[in-house]
Amino acid sequence: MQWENFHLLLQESLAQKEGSLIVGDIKQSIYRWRNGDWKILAGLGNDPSFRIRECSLGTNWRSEANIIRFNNGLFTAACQVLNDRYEAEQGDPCTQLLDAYSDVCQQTARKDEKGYIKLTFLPDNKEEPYAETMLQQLAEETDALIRKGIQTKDIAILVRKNKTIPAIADYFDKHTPYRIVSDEAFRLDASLAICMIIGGLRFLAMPDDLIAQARLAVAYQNEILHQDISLNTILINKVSDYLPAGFMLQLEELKLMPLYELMEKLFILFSMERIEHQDAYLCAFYDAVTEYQQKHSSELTAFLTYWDEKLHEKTIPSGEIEGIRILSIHKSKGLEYHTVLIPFCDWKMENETNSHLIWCSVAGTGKETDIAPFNELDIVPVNYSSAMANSIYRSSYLEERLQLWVDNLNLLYVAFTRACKNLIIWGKQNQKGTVSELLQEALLQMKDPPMQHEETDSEEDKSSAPDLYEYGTLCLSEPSAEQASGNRLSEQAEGIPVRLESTETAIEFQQSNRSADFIRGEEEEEDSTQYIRQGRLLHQVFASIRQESDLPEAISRLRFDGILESAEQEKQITRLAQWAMNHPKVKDWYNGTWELFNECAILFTDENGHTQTRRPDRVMMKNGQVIIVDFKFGKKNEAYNRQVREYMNLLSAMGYTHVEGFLWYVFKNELEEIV
Ligand SMILES: Nc1ncnc2c1ncn2[C@@H]1O[C@H](COP(=O)(O)OP(=O)(O)OP(=O)(O)O)[C@@H](O)[C@H]1O
Repeated sequence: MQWENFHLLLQESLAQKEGSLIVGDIKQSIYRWRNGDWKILAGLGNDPSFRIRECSLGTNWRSEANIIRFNNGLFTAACQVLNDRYEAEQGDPCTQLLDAYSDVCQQTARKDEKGYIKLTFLPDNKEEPYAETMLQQLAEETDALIRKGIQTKDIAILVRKNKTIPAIADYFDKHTPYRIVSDEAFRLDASLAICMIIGGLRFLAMPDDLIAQARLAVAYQNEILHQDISLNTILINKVSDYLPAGFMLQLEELKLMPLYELMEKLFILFSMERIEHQDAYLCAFYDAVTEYQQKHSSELTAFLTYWDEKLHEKTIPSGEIEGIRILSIHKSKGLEYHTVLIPFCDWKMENETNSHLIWCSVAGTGKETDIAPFNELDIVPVNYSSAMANSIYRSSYLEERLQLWVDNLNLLYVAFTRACKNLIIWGKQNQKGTVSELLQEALLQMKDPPMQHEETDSEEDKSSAPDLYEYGTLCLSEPSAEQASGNRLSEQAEGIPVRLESTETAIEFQQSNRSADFIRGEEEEEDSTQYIRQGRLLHQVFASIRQESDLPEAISRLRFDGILESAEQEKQITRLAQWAMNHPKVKDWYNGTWELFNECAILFTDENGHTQTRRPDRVMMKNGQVIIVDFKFGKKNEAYNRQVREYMNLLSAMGYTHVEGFLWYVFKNELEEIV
């Protein structure tokens, strides 16, 4: 369907007289299991709606001449082997395959004949169990390569299945000093610090889960305090005795913290900075937590579910980590490595899984198989097996088999063309129906390059294919550009390890001053909260404006500060304010002719010698006359009169002679002059 959509776009582009460039390589089509279909690219030339000019890039700039020559020879021969099998069975050559690999031979851009290839086919018997020998040889070969002068970062191990990676990584861990680096191996749940943070969260979210708590305590005791205390000991005693005291004392506060800050706090409380090599994991983890928080709340159980279901298996980019890379052939597509090692190059050409269903149909084909009762069903799922060859679905079987052959030949092609300098492969001896067998047969048929192989001694061995092939000489790692030239401009960028640190910062709720003042409110005793809210809002408005024309700005500031809740409220407050300012005296105060001391504090010392502050709502001055106004939004109260009287006395004491005081009961729009 994707192609159908794309097809239309291409047609449209051609109709507009625009050229289009399609790039692809049929030989590298390895995603049929994800519905990739190489036949689309192969059939482009026959599509009447396009005017296609095909162009093959014949020069390989990646690999050394020996590797190119080897791959040219090997894949031409492998193609021939498969074609021979096909032809022997069906009488005709397999044009699909031959066409797909018609451009397999590439030219080299280099003059010197460099590059190294080695293929080994290992036995599988009691004395030399295949998997064990494979791991041993892989480790020995790697060790030899490094000793000879190939850097670990130049080596990549390619595998057919991701599930092989842990076994190889484990073997290297136990038997070699070298580190295996793989995206698959670097999951977040491989990090002790992250697992402990999650353990801490579980403790807070599920206080009854004793086992989880004990696990956290074991990790803390063993990995951070380096105390040899077992899970049993902790479970028999009190778990809390084995956890940091700071953590146990602050459980209640911790439960209230936002997720991110809580994690950082746990990191500090458990002294996790003492665990090494956690930084790359922690950075990726904290990033993922930040992303999570953008869409979700800080609620702990929901986050723990997200961790258990998804986040724990997220991998960190291993690019920055020094070591021998290991990755699947599928992931290696498009990449290149100095030295490529391919162990377990023995996967089946067909029947890789036992439940390989293919959907077959004979109905409506018009062929001789289009017969009852088989054509009564539109489509039938059939388990792929060679038995299908003798059934009504023979043609579906043959088609699928060819596809499987092409898939596996393509996988080999992708893997073998990743190598720049050295290519080292291990397969299984005499293993029918596998790519090992295909390789052995192709090597025997290969005319060029002349592969050196081990001569076999015993009579029995002479009848079978050689087990070791070699060609060319090993290429060593090149000195880095910096050493080679001393030119600063050609220096390779170098990664600098960054250590992640958590510093404790007090969590603050930042509120605008005006919003805080507003929430603090007046000591009104009104029973209607709505009434109080409007009163406070109006108080803010009148206290902040100098003249009537400032009103729109004051309202918009309230909106900006988050004080106004809705457009409706905004309208209401504006209307109320305009109405209140319509009082003739008030109109005069807000006409802009008065000098204003808005909410200025008056400082004075009381009879006990203590400094006191008073803050009238509005103090205005004009021509030596001073007017004090306090806005009130509740019922009349004698106390208010005393309050304004006090302000007036204070101002008189400051030397003002004409001082007037007013209480403005806004909701009644009534002014009370204080005498
Ligand atoms: N014209 C050129 N001169 C020098 N080096 C080149 C040139 N073209 C490509 N290279 C180098 O050759 C290598 C392979 O190139 P690139 O990855 O583009 O090939 P590709 O066709 O995509 O390979 P594949 O499909 O097999 O992954 C790269 O290291 C690239 O820098």
